[in-house]
Amino acid sequence: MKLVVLGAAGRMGRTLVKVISETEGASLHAALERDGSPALGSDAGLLAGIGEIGVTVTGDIDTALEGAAGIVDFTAPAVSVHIAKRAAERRLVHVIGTTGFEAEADAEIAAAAENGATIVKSGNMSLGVNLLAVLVEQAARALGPDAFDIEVLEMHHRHKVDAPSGTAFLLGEAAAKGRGIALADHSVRVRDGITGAREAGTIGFATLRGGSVVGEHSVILAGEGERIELSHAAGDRTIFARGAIKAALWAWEKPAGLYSMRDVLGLSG
Ligand SMILES: NC(=O)C1=CN([C@@H]2O[C@H](COP(=O)(O)OP(=O)(O)OC[C@H]3O[C@@H](n4cnc5c(N)ncnc54)[C@H](OP(=O)(O)O)[C@@H]3O)[C@@H](O)[C@H]2O)C=CC1
Ligand SMILES: O=C(O)C1=N[C@H](C(=O)O)C[C@H](O)C1
Repeated sequence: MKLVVLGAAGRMGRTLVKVISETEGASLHAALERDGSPALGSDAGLLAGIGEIGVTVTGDIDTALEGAAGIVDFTAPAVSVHIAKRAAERRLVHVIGTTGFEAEADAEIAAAAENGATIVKSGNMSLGVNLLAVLVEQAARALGPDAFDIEVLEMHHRHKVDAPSGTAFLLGEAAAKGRGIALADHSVRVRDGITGAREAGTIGFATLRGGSVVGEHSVILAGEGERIELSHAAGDRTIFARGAIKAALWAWEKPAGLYSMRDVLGLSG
C-alpha cells in the first residue's frame, strides 16, 4: 500500500517513516511538509534516522497524492480537515491521528467520509489505550454516578499544543458511554478558584505538561473509602505509528466511511 506521510518532519511523522520501512505491505510513496518548512528537500529517511531512502520531503500535495492509496496524518486540525476533503475527491484512505478538533471540524471530517474518503480517526492509535477505553466503559457502567466520581488525568511533553489530550477525550467518551450520558453535557475541563463542591455525575479532566513525557493517562473512579485507577503509559511513539499503519492497511479494503481504532482492532463489541 503506497502511503503519503503528512507532517513527515514532525515527531510522529519521523516515527511513521521508520515504521513504514519496517512494515510488510506498506511503502512510503511521498513525504509532505508545509510550504516554507526547513525540512523541504531533505531525505525523509535521513530525518527519520534510518538512512537515505530516496524520498524527498515535498510541499507539493497534488504530485504527492498522485498514485497514492492512503495518507497518514498527524499534523494540526485545520490541515487534517483540508486533507480529508482531498482524500474524498480522490477516494483515498485517510488515517487521522491529529487531535484538538472542535465540533465543527469533526463535522467536516464526517462529511468527507460521506463523500468518498475512507477515514480512520482516533485520539490514540495504540492497542493499549483502545483496550483501556473498553475497560473504562465497563467500569463506568458498573459504578454509578451516585457512588463513584470519574476524573481523567493526563500528562504530556512540553511541546504539546492541545489540552485536554485527544486520548483524555477518548477515555472521557468511553466513560460517558458507559454511563449513558453525553460527555459534552457533563464534562468539567478546568477548575480554578472557589469552584463549589463537585457535582455528581460530572466527568472531570486534569492536564499536566512537562519534559519529554510521551503520553500518560489515568481514569480514576473515586468512591467513599475506595478508588479504582485504570492507567496507560506510552514509552515510545512507535506504538501510535504501528497502530496508524495497521489502520491504513485495514481500511484499504473498506468502503468509504468514518471508522475508529476500535473498529480496526475488533474492540467495538
Ligand atoms: N492519535 C495518536 O495516537 C497520536 C496523536 N498525536 C497527535 O498528532 C499531532 C502531531 O503531533 P506531533 O508529531 O507530536 O507534532 P509535531 O509538531 O512534531 O508534528 C506536526 C508536523 O506537521 C507539520 N505540518 C504543519 N502543517 C502542515 C501542512 N500543511 N502540511 C504538512 N505538514 C504540516 C508540522 O510542521 P511545522 O512544525 O513546520 O509547522 C510538523 O512537522 C498532534 O495533534 C498530536 O496530538 C500524536 C501522537 C499520537
Ligand atoms: O501530542 C502527543 O504527543 C500525543 N497526542 C495524543 C493525544 O492528544 O492524546 C496521543 C498521545 O497521547 C500523544
